[in-house]
Amino acid sequence: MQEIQHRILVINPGSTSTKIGIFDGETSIFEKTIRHDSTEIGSYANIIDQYDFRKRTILKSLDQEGMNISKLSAVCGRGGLLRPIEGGTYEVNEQMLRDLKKGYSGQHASNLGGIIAYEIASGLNIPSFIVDPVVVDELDDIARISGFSLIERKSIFHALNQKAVSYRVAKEIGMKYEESTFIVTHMGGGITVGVHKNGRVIDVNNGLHGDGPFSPERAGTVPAGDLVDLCFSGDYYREEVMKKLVGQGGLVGYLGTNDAVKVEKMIENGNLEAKKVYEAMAYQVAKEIGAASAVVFGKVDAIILTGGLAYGKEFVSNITERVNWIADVIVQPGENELQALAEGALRILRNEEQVKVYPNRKRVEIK
Ligand SMILES: Nc1ncnc2c1ncn2[C@@H]1O[C@H](COP(=O)(O)OP(=O)(O)O)[C@@H](O)[C@H]1O
Ligand SMILES: CCCC(=O)OP(=O)(O)O
Repeated sequence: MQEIQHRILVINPGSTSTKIGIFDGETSIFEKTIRHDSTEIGSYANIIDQYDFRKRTILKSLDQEGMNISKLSAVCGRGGLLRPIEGGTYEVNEQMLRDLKKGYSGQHASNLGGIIAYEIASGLNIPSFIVDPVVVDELDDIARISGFSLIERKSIFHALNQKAVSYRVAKEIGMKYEESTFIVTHMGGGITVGVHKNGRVIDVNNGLHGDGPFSPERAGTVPAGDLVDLCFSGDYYREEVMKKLVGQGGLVGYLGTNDAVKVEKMIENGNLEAKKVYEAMAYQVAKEIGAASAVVFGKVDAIILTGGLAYGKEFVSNITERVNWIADVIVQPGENELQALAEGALRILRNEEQVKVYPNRKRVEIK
């Protein structure tokens, strides 16, 4: 019997870009990255306010490329800041839409993935899904302890790409993901460093809310006492401080751009401040990888560098020379998220996997 060829539209809203693709089965027939500069994105008060702009941009791009979406089998979006859940493919439902609109665990562009997928899919009477959203939570209990009893550490990271790249690398080096230990560093608009042990992400910095290295648009960990003083100085509203941490932090705060390619041009043109800040970002990433290696007693099969910033040769070499004593560094620039979204939807459409129903709050216990 001939297998049905499913056509899937995939949508990945990131903090600095919107990536879209159309897949026939596993085969990509169209992919596009639409970059958004920080002034364009920064003009919206909330993520949900970007809904019209991002959806219009997606539909316009598809139209310009002559992509007919009337014959789709499903639409799959990158999932956002929902309640903490286990990994997998979830059908978008009412509860999920409410949580995405509200930003149950915070505000991030990926909240729009499920919402836009649902809107496009419901117009075509087909299902919409999300896969491995940024709230996938497999943390060891010890990693949840922050040191401040009122605040628990949370798992918010590039789950989709970290997992997809880990499977790919494991295969390439002749190991099984479920039997390997990787430190995976995704470096996009946000930066997350995950400790993957036997197929679970047992520790990772919260890439959104002030934890870990600074990034193109985020502050990462900042001195807590000074931050409290700033919050109570009377000089800033809550939203202003949040924006300075997420969206207008990191490279944007120091250099006015979230675009590392522009920063590299500034450095080429002799801008010493840009050089110092860019090197400091690499320094902080390396430091986080060092800390992550201590979680697994230094027994690491490979360190993986991925995401858009991994295209930056000098940046990657600054990190590598500080951490390659821990394990081999494998560089996988860009991300595999569009493919991973398509494959997540295909497994459901082909009945190879059971679709998950949100909310499914089971935490994965690690023995
Ligand atoms: N060739 C490159 N060299 C250096 N940095 C790059 C390159 N391509 C993209 N980047 C940077 O990667 C970052 C975006 O990474 P990406 O993974 O696409 O992020 P997101 O998905 O969060 O939008 C931006 O700062 C961008 O300038
Ligand atoms: C919220 C964690 C994931 C993240 O930071 O994604 P982007 O780099 O796409 O903003």
